[in-house]
Amino acid sequence: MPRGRHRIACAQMTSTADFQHNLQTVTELCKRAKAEACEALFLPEAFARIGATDASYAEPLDGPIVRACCALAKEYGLWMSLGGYAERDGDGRKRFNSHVMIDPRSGEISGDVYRKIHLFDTDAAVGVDGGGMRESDYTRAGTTLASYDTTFGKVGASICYDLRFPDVYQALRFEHEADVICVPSAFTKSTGQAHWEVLLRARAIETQCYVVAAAQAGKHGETRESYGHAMVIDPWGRIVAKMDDPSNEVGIAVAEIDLALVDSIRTQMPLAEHRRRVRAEF
Ligand SMILES: O=C(O)CNC(=O)[C@H](CS)NC(=O)CCC(=O)C(=O)O
Repeated sequence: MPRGRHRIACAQMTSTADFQHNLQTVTELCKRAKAEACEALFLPEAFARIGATDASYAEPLDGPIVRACCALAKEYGLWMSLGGYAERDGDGRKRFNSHVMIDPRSGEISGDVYRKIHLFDTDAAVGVDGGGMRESDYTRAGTTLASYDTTFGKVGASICYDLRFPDVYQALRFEHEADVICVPSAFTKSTGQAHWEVLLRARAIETQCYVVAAAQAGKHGETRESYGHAMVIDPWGRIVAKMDDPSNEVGIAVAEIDLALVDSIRTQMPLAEHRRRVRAEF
């Protein structure tokens, strides 16, 4: 695999409950990514549908959402990171929040599905209405990490609230040997303002990976608003692409993934060699 430069597109969109409407947006973003000569398009969490707090719109991996995206990946020649969609669980009572990577060469799912491990349960006043959120009421937590061999390096998966748990990123870097980590999100406006950029940059710096953070932005309906600010960060912690303010714009932030930069930063500062397993002692 060439350790060179690769253009990728990081999406920002305002999904609704209507899959057909969201699919039109995704198609438009594919066109723009292709016009910008990108190899990949990263979509945010809940790109296909947002809003339900039950498992009603969950689908299996061979359902309409993933099938439509496989066709787009093939048509536009783009790796597609499906940031998170409601995947049907066995008995249909709960869903998984699942990340899927699609390989444009086959038009099929690449590698393992990543099912969001950390679920967003909080009483903090995060919604437009000041209500909390209880993702675990309708979502089953995943238990294993996943990473993907792509033409632009090894991509590790995480989703949204996972961003607050650095162990995920340490494992993706040091066990999965990721070069790029995606953090597709639907961050709330209030927590996003406080924490989004600093957490993303910290994860990039401490893993020496590119961090690609596709984001939901703006109002999804009466009660829900997302922070936006989709961005790509390089392994030195620099923001190399970002959606402009006002942050509720739909579009792509285009960045170059320079795998030679990943290698040189890791040579200059060899965290993999210096890392110690630290345990609290009492
Ligand atoms: O599944 C869907 O429909 C969309 N999913 C989400 O919006 C998820 C679970 S409610 N949101 C987050 O994880 C926000 C985390 C966050 O905002 C923080 O960590 O501060």
